[in-house]
Amino acid sequence: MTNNAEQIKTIFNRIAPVYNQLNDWLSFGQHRIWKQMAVQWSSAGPGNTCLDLCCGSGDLALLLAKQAGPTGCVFGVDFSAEQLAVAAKRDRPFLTPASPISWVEADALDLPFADNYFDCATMGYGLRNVTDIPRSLQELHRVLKPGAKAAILDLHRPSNSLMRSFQQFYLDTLVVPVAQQFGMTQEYAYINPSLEKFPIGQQQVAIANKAGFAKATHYPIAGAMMGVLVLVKAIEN
Ligand SMILES: C/C(=C\Cc1cc(O)c2ccccc2c1O)CCC[C@H](C)CCC[C@H](C)CCCC(C)C
Ligand SMILES: C[S@@+](CC[C@H](N)C(=O)[O-])C[C@H]1O[C@@H](n2cnc3c(N)ncnc32)[C@H](O)[C@@H]1O
Repeated sequence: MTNNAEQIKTIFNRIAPVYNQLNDWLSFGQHRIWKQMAVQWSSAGPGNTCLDLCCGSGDLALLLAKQAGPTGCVFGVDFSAEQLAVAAKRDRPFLTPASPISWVEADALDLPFADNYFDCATMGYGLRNVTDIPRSLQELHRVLKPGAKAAILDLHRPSNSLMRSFQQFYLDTLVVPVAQQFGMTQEYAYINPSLEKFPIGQQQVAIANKAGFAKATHYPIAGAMMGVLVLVKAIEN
């Protein structure tokens, strides 16, 4: 693992105890809607074997488990042991039939799964944080079954200058100062530079096509401050 990957792992291990609370506060609960949209775009359905890459504290994996139902199964993968510990402790409603979830500590760049294993996948706010985006998409492509879909949700720099300014203002005057109250200034200040170097939607599409996906479409959401990259693996290799 590179030094950079170790630094990113350290950030997410450190913020694990406050991560869920800050996501709710800093997005006014909106991140739940964006995650629900990603699950819909992944086409997860009953009985599916689902993958949530860079699962963190497990929001998307839990949503996938509801969609896949008791006959499905979900694997949540992350390299942060602290995030996975939060995920594993989360309450699961008794009355909603859902899939079992396996929490797997692993690197998204070197997945411990066989080729053509998953019916669908999600990745929430993970792609911007991996140190090698082309490789992570190649690994994702490898483990998906032919015809399977993946939905990749992430923050995004809007091209519209007004929205760009709003996003910058929001990060500088709300996100970082609130995180500062939790002693997490540096960790949340990292979001801005990570956004700066993140490929824009059409560049993500080009990388995904090169990684082997038959179809790749990028949908801007939340005024293009977020985006969902929807990928389909070809039915025949
Ligand atoms: C759930 C969200 C982000 C997850 C997230 C991703 C990262 O890469 C991090 C890196 C380092 C520390 C923390 C994170 C992290 O939590 C999205 C919501 C939280 C955002 C911090 C809020 C950003 C909101 C948009 C810029 C503007 C939304 C405006 C709307 C009116 C709510
Ligand atoms: C911003 S969090 C997102 C968590 C969760 N998906 C969500 O939407 O709330 C990004 C996660 O990606 C994980 N991550 C980053 N690079 C990774 C890699 N190479 N392999 C596995 N996990 C990685 C981090 O540990 C962190 O938990």
